Amino acid sequence: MSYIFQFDRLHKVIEDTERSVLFTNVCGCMDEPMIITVLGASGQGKSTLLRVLARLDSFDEGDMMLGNKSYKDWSVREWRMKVGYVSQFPVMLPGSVEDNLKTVSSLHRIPFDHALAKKLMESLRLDHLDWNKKAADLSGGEKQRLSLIRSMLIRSEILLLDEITASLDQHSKHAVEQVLEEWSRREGVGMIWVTHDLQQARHHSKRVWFMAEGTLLEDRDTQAFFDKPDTNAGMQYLQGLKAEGEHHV
Ligand SMILES: Nc1ncnc2c1ncn2[C@@H]1O[C@H](COP(=O)(O)OP(=O)(O)OP(=O)(O)O)[C@@H](O)[C@H]1O
Repeated sequence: MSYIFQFDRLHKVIEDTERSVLFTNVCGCMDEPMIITVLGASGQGKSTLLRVLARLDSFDEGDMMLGNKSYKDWSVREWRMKVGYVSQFPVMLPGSVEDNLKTVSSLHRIPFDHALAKKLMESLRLDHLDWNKKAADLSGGEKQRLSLIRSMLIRSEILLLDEITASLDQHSKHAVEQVLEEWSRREGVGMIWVTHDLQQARHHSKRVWFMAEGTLLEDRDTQAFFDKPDTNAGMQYLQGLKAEGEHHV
């Protein structure tokens, strides 16, 4: 079977007070472009897994493959062209909004698509922004959406998204969800999306990867996971959120 993206038996040790295993035997694959959400309680290593997949963090064992070719056979630059990453904490590049939009294209030596940038700015409710404005002066939510657009302009095959709507108001959040769903469908981009927003996972992803007990414990069709998790940890996770009064479970 051929996969567009795959990782196998990833093992990650962290150095905190002592050397400890954050996750082990983490396997996942994407056979066609789709949105997959990564769920799990705080501290399970979801963000770390995304950083590993983006080659921004190291891992200790295992393999990752893009188009059936191991990460070892890709240069980091090539890998990052194909696998985009949007952090939970957006970092603005120096200069204006326009500089931020253009710099990533010039770094990756691809032409700047002005029409696409303008369209994405509109769709993500940033059309009011003056492109000459200093990026450092944007609000948190504006920075978050601008950093998403920067990554989309690279037109990577895979997008790794780390809680990118956590700081957004409802309207902007829905705009992001719609834009990403359409982008995935129209451009054939696979997305691995860490979220704590169960409604988002339920409505916008095809599969769920549930992390618990130091591994990727469930890899399920989204509806099936929400109907009935396969594991006690999955059930407890959903029940715990219900008990906390999450209306959207
Ligand atoms: N480089 C590192 N050195 C030490 N500890 C680390 C490192 N990277 C991650 N950790 C620890 O690993 C644990 C998992 O962190 P991570 O942010 O990946 O979890 P998460 O599942 O994304 O959590 P959340 O849902 O709260 O964002 C945390 O306890 C974190 O402090």
